[in-house]
Amino acid sequence: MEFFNVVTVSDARMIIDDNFNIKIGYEIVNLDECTGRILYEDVISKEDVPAFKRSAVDGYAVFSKDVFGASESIPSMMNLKGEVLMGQVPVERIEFPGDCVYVPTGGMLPYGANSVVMMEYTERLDESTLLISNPAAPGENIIDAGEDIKTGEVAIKKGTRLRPYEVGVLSSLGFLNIKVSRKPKVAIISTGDEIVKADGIPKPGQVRDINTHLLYSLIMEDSGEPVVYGLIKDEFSLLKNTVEKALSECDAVIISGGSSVGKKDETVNVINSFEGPGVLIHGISVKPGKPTIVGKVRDKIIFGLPGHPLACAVMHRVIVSHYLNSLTGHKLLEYPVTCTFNINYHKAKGREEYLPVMLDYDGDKIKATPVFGKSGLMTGFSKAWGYIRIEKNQEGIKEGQVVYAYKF
Ligand SMILES: Nc1nc2c(c(=O)[nH]1)N[C@H]1C(S)=C(S)[C@@H](COP(=O)(O)OP(=O)(O)OC[C@H]3O[C@@H](n4cnc5c(N)ncnc54)[C@H](O)[C@@H]3O)O[C@H]1N2
Ligand code: MOO
Repeated sequence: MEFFNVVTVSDARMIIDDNFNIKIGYEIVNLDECTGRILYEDVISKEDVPAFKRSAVDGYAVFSKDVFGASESIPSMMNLKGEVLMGQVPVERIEFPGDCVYVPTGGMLPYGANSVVMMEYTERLDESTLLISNPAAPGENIIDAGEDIKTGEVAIKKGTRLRPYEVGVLSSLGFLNIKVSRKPKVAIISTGDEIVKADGIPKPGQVRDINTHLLYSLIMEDSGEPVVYGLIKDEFSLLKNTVEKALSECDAVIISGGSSVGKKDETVNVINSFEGPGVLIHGISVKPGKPTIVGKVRDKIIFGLPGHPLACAVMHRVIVSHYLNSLTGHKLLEYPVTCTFNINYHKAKGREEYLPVMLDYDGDKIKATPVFGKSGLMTGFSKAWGYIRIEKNQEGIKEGQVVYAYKF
């Protein structure tokens, strides 16, 4: 008996893309607050970085021809004209054959110099005489103006999730107020008569609430703002009132639990009780997470995720994150690790599977071993490095087969 009219993961994503076309807008945040946020527009440099030609080492600025062929046995004898001071335009110039000027790391290159010889290859004879025992090719030990970023260059692309390294680039360009996508507000509603708060003591038959906290962190990872609506009993009117409130306050709503077809599974009924198209998807051909629901009420999206924590987490990644990324414009870049599968694994045809794996070195190769556990069990997940995706019609994986592991 088949309860759901299942669609594939890619169909589900297409249905979401076709039915929702809401952009989240932007806000300006201070540079020190923007880590993890999604850049709303390209950052274009208004200047060259660095702005001036500077030395990459502590040493002596020279005209390279003057030290051509210099060696320990036949050093070049140079005329030391003075020194460059940090943060100042050099007073001395390289004008005559054999001129050199001391320049510290990061100091501006004096006029006429085209390379810098490191301190280690020099010997000071007196106030104005220096021996250089190593040649320096033109451009050696010099950082050119604009070598890092040129005026007009796109320094960071829109849709980038900002990391500390992008923050460094933004500060080098003098941008202190950053235009980032607004954080989508995502409601978390946990359902289930048997669920007690995570700090509660479960009685026989009860379980602690995992999904509220799991979803909270997943939404944070998606640069969203989680809003918790608490634990709701499996009762139509309670759930409907909570969804009503969440719809008026948030950009998207997640209901955890009650996605299946049990007597107390009210999610579908509640979604269909509002005006609007209601349930768009009930059932995705994926393991774990098959009973997943996607609905539309008043132009807003409602997800009904399976109560099993593993299924809830996987479907958040596969479906909810897809939507949140399109809201924020986040261009997700994933670089899977190529591994060798460690066992023979059988899978039934018809459902795409997301299989949690541990990774380990096997000589110079990386082997992937599945972390088995029913989707109601959580710890397997935390032991996994990531997951591999097994295609819908694939019947399994053979030991030694190459697979691609994606990080959780
Ligand atoms: N007759 C069928 N039964 C089920 C099917 C099916 O196709 N036909 N699918 C199974 C699959 S697959 C999944 S996944 C689950 C999904 O069930 P629900 O979304 O309705 O979830 P619940 O029944 O409410 O809960 C399932 C399980 O998870 C525990 N749970 C729920 N919420 C939390 C929470 N916040 N923290 C921790 N644990 C939670 C709950 O206690 C249950 O043990 O349906 C199968 N059944
Ligand atoms: O989709 Mo269920 O999560 O396979 O257990």
